[in-house]
Amino acid sequence: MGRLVVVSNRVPAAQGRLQSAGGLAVALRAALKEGSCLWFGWSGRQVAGHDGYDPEVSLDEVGNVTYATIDLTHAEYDGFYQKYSNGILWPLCHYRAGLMNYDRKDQKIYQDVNALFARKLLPLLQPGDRIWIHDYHLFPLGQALRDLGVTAPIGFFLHIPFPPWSLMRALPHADGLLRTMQAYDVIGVQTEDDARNMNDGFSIVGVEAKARVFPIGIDPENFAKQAEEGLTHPDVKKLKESLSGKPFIIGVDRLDYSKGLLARFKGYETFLARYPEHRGKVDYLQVAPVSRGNVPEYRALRRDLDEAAGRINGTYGTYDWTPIRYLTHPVPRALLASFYRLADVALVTPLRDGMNLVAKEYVAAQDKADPGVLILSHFAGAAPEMESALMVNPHDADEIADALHKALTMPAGERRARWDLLEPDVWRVTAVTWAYNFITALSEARPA
Ligand SMILES: O=P(O)(O)OC[C@H]1O[C@H](O[C@H]2O[C@H](CO)[C@@H](O)[C@H](O)[C@H]2O)[C@H](O)[C@@H](O)[C@@H]1O
Ligand SMILES: O=c1ccn([C@@H]2O[C@H](COP(=O)(O)OP(=O)(O)O)[C@@H](O)[C@H]2O)c(=O)[nH]1
Repeated sequence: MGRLVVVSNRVPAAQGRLQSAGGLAVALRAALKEGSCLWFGWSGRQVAGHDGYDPEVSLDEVGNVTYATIDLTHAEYDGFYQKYSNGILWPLCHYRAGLMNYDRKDQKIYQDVNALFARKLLPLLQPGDRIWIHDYHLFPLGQALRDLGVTAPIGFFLHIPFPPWSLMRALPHADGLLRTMQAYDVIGVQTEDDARNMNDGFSIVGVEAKARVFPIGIDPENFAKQAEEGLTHPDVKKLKESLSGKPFIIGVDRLDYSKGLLARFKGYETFLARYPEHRGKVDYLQVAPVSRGNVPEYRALRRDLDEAAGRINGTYGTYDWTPIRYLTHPVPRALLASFYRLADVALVTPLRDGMNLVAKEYVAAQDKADPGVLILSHFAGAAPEMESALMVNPHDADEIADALHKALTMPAGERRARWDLLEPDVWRVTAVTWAYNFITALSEARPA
């Protein structure tokens, strides 16, 4: 069997290659445990660059994976990553066309960086390789590789939602972008809705391609083990002591407007206002590491969240109780696993999300004799698989408030019954089955 060549913008940072770096890297790392793999992408570094600058590929071998990364210049990082990928494609794919800041010159940089990825990857390819490209940063990479004569099987997986064509066409040259996707032998998305939207787009534009559903998962066995074993870690013990036996609510999300954090804070504020019996008797930890902090919408969101957390803590806090513990720095995933296990309730309320691995991690981390309650948005990609959670519309603060009250007062029998229905899918659809199903489809579509 030849190598698997994975290409994604985000590759785990060198010092954290055995650790996490957001959902895409977390799932891929769990999936790439066997066989020989090359993982190509951005190093996470920006350099000054100059006319004719050509980045070196740096190689690093860890276990069965060779990481091959390139630096981007400040201008490439700005135009390709911040502006076009995260200032245009991200909001549009999360149904927020109003947040899109389109500028034709960023589209050119996006195309150029995709062409650069293709040029830098080409000499690393070997006969028998199968290439698997990931996410919206790299929609046209398959076509760029074909233009250089690559005949290997190439698959593409989109980790974020794909909107209806009526929305997608707000992107200038969206039809051209879809046309480049004919280069792929297999196209994967997270949910049936995403596949329907993308396939409608293909047929309207007249593109011969078809998206299929491959929902992503986690490594539940390892995660459950980490959650249990970590309970003796000094930081986990400290957290537990600080709760003094109070019920504990947790939220874990990159600081991103798609995650619905502001609406969630409003829901929690409404909960404290409408259910005063819980004031001072519950703890809520929101982990919200800063993400894409130089994109203006993300900066504005941070200001709004700081203000909302300050307002809620100022209004409802007492000298011995803080309503929201709010962190904007990351917590290592191994610690998070045990934090989830301590939590009686998880709030996962995105306005729109590709999958949301946190929802699956929370279920995997629970003690099956005494599981906590997952409150989940209808608009997470995980929702169709996890409807036994307490489902909410995140736009309705009262619905979040009612769900919190219900979760905190739910009898143990109902908690167990709901968890018993959630758990099998988290174990069945894992990072490994996701990768296996996709790679099998790719090998069948075009044998290497
Ligand atoms: O690389 P960043 O800009 O720091 O962002 C982190 C990742 O965010 C997005 O993750 C998505 O992938 C998850 C796994 O499939 C999925 O559960 C989640 O819903 C998505 O938002 C993004 O798609 C990745 O490319 C980023 O690396
Ligand atoms: O402080 C943090 C916050 C998040 N995560 C991990 O980052 C991933 C986030 O993936 P998800 O699919 O929920 O969302 P994304 O950030 O990819 O949009 C999950 O594995 C989290 O456990 C982490 O390790 N530390």
